Amino acid sequence: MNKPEELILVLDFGGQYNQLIARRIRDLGVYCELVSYKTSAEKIAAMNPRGIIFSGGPASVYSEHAPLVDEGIYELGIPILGICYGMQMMAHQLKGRVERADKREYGKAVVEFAPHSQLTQGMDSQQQVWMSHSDRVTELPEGFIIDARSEHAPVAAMSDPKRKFYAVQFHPEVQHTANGHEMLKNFLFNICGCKGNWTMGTFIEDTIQEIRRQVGDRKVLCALSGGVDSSVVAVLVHKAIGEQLTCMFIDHGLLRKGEAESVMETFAGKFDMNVIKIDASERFLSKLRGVEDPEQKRKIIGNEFVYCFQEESAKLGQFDFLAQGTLYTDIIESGTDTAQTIKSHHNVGGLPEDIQFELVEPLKALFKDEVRKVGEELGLPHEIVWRQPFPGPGLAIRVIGEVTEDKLKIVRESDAILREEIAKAGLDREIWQYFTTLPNMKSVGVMGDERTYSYTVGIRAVTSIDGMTADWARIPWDVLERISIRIVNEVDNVNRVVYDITSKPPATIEWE
Ligand SMILES: Nc1ncnc2c1ncn2[C@@H]1O[C@H](COP(=O)(O)OP(=O)(O)OP(=O)(O)O)[C@@H](O)[C@H]1O
Ligand SMILES: O=c1[nH]c(=O)c2[nH+]cn([C@@H]3O[C@H](COP(=O)(O)O)[C@@H](O)[C@H]3O)c2[nH]1
Ligand SMILES: NC(=O)CC[C@H](N)C(=O)O
Ligand SMILES: [Mg+2]
Repeated sequence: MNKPEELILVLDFGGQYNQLIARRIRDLGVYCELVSYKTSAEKIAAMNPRGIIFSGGPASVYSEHAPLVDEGIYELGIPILGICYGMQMMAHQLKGRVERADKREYGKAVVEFAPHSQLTQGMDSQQQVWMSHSDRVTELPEGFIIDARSEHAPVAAMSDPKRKFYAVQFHPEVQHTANGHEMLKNFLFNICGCKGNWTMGTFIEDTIQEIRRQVGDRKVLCALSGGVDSSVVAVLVHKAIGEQLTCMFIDHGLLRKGEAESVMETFAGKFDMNVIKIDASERFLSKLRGVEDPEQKRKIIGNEFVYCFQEESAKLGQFDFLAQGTLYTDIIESGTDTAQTIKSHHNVGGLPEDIQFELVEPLKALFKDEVRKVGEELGLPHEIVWRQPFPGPGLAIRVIGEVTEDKLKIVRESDAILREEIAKAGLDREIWQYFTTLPNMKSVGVMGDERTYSYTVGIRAVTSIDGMTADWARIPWDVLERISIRIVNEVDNVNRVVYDITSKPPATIEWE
């Protein structure tokens, strides 16, 4: 982890909005990371945070396997803010009482704060907040006072100002809590005493220092895809250790049309870095032959990436480190102590157990839009910073089921047409990500008086900020029409085009 001047730690109990808490705090100028709720008091003390936040989560404190923190954390003398489950757990561990409420509170609620409440200093006593709970605190732990009440929660906020323990039943991190931002500000600046001078600029400086410390005089191989995440990592590592860095771009045969050429051209032309391209198509495609299960495909690809990096770098010398553009999103979706595995991202859940590299992942606490800010701050070219994301497993997760050369050709060609038309329509900056998929299905059509029985191509296009949630893009019908006509006319073996109109959640962006 980087060593920022001021750090706030969020202990993660699996709540849906946890990542937002960290975001909000970084937006307020204080570096913040999410860590597992299992992190020991000793380890937390060593990280020296200015404040700790216990997040929300789906569990009930009185259930058998309720996640609980190391009680030593209460003895560290560090201010704590408990949110929802975090508040209930605090009440439970400090010997108050939590019970199931007769009425669930879900959505907007009005809360009445007492004048002494420190989180709402400078605000009206009535506050509109956002609630999502069915348990509630019914007895305060010793030393605590009630800071707020709502219709269904006799303790909507509580505190023990002496020990600097604060807790709220509602969610200050979501937009629907009108003054949530101000409440977090009061916690950070008045209670934890933070100054708030963290910026993307200080992030860059801290990260460069940390990479130097981690790596010393040894060599780093950077997995470079040409996407914004790994490009930012490459530039950061290059700034930190210069010639000790070699970047490696793998053509695994699952890339988009023209991608290998354009990545090599960009990096050879614009940066003063050593970039090597490896052609590994045969090796990836043969490993994928006959494999249909999405998770298995992802794991095979993740493993193969690392084995390929190991073998190829060994030809160049001793590389102890692998730098990757891993983001927080990749980690949470791959599954954590509290979050379910949605899909194993190749660079996290897909890593082989016998990996020989130590990882360098300076962006692993950030979201895509934050990485773009870092990229702009570093002066990376616009076309890299704003390039649409492309997943490491590439077209393999867009061909549903078994991957074959013929099917890859269909997605590759149809994707090229889609990209061309989206650019022509001037929509490429508005739409966050857009691509085609090949569902494993054929249907009947009629072309030139002849019956056809061919593949269907799906178009997926979404708007998003960080890829955690997404909405389907409202592409004008005439643009969709042009895309559909061109795909059916120009791509062999396709007689139908459909448009995916599902948001995330409940769907995900990629189909596998
Ligand atoms: N073809 C590739 N060759 C080498 N490394 C790769 C390749 N594809 C992905 N990676 C590695 O896996 C990481 C995760 O991929 P991911 O697609 O999330 O990030 P990115 O490609 O850097 O950015 P973007 O999300 O904008 O595409 C990359 O940052 C990079 O380190
Ligand atoms: O490098 C990557 N390796 C992966 O294994 C992977 N899986 C999904 N993605 C990208 O992550 C974002 C969210 O995707 P999903 O909604 O499909 O989970 C989208 O931008 C996806 O393209 C990946 N990127
Ligand atoms: N959102 C939450 O943290 C919920 C906490 C707890 N499970 C409740 O229902 O009250
Ligand atoms: Mg990518």
